[in-house]
Amino acid sequence: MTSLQIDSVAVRGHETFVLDITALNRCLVTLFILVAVSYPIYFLYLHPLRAYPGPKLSAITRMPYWIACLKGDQVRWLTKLHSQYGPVVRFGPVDLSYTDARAWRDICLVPKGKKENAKEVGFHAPSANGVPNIVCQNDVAHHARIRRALLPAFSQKALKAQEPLLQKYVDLVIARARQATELDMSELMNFAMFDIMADFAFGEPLHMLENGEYSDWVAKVFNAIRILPLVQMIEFYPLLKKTFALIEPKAVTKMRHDHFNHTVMRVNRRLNHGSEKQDLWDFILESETLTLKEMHVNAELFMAAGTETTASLLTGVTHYLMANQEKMKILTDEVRTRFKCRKEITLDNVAPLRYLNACIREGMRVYPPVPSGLPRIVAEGGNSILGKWVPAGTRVSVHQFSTYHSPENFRQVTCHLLRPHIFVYIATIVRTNTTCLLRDPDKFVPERWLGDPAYKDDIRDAHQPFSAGTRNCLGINLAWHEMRLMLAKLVYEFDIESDAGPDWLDQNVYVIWDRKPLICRFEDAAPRE
Ligand code: HEM
Repeated sequence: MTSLQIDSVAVRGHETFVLDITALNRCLVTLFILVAVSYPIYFLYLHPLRAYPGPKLSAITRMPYWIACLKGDQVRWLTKLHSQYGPVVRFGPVDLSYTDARAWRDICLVPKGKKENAKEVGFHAPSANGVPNIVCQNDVAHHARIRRALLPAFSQKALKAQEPLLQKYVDLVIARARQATELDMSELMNFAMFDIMADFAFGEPLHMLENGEYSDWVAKVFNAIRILPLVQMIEFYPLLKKTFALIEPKAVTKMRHDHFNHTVMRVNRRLNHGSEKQDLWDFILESETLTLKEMHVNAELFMAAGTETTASLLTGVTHYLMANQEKMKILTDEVRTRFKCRKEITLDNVAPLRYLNACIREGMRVYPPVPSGLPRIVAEGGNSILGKWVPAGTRVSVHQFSTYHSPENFRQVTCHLLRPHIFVYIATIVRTNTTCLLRDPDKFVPERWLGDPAYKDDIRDAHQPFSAGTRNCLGINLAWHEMRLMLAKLVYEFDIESDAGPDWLDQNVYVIWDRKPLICRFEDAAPRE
């Protein structure tokens, strides 16, 4: 025998054992090969999700997904997979992504007698004080308690009292736009939405619109967005998380804590000193059900959830309106005909403007502020999604961008009219050299929300930009007020133009859009009689 033999002798009774290293090595190698071969075989051919379509590599490992996320490519990658594999895609060993409207109900609503599909907490950045914010609170009773405490602050009545605050910041935007020949709409909307939320949540403005620059605190948020997928990846693998905790540079830990402490300081200041005007905290304190730590983490959440989302939508919808001047004209006419002077532009008066509402809705379809899917983990016992049983522990989500750009939901062709005459239809397109009969889901068409019969086949329920069920967006009312007021006032005051072409839309997503600058010119609107 050529191998090394160690005569490590153990005496047990009278027996002697000789440890053969070669044999041990062989065992380990065989075990490794067995695991390496059986792992993919199991996930490809035996796993309960084996019948779901998707790339073979993704059925074995989440790596392709992480690579797409780290490159900012997640939305492009999943949209491509959906167009290749259809309305359900297995994009990780235990990950399913949906674009079918019914999936909203099956994933986000709790079927009678069933458990709620829990939030995938690792998808969201962990809180600095270890207490979950409302988004990450997976205990149903605690989530309901927090939601009950926060809801009154976002009721229509409470928000009406915030109208002066909203008007003040929208007017500051108008003033800034009037001063400059050119401005980056993306930045302008960030300034406005962070200023509003800081004033609403802390009673302390950030003065970004006045100063024309990011405050340190907000700059840090935007500087950090590209590392969000990395944070998610670290959270996902417990071993990686432990290792990272050991090697995380002290400066990064400090930065995270400084950022959170900034929120803590502001909340404490508001709680200690009170506020002259009614704000969020009057309602929260009245409920007497939130702990101080919960107040801190949820205040931090408001600054993230209630700012970048509305700023994205307003930037995106402005881009689409500028690129579709005929739609911009309809909107401008609606606003300028309805209002004789700027004082008339109030929350109540903008709410019924049909075309304005349709533009915002369509903006949230073509450029959804939350573009990716928000994963839930299928509850114990499994659940049925689209009529198929999905085992417990599977991560499931509706991928917003793919859903809203799917021709299955937002139809490409009005087939019901044209199918019998398909040749006439093709001939018409060829003869007139036009694609006017095509319904392109990527096109910006506010009319689809206004009962235009050409879009009667749209599956409108597929569009849930604020999510669905008991955990949908708490700030819907506030978001709609902000978006309507800002857009109405901007188009009332200015003719807005930009040289940005369609490639402005080619943006990366790191959980949120990594928006490119959108340089706009704001020309004073012609005086009206
Ligand atoms: C266009 C703007 C907005 C969009 C598209 C949007 C979208 C969403 C979505 C999709 C969720 C579900 C998150 C999940 O399932 O993990 C959510 C939750 C939430 N949003 Fe918004 N949001 C917007 C504006 C706002 C605003 C202005 C606020 C105000 C602070 C806000 C506060 C919240 C809160 C507190 C939750 C958590 C609700 C819960 O878990 O019960 N959002 N939002």
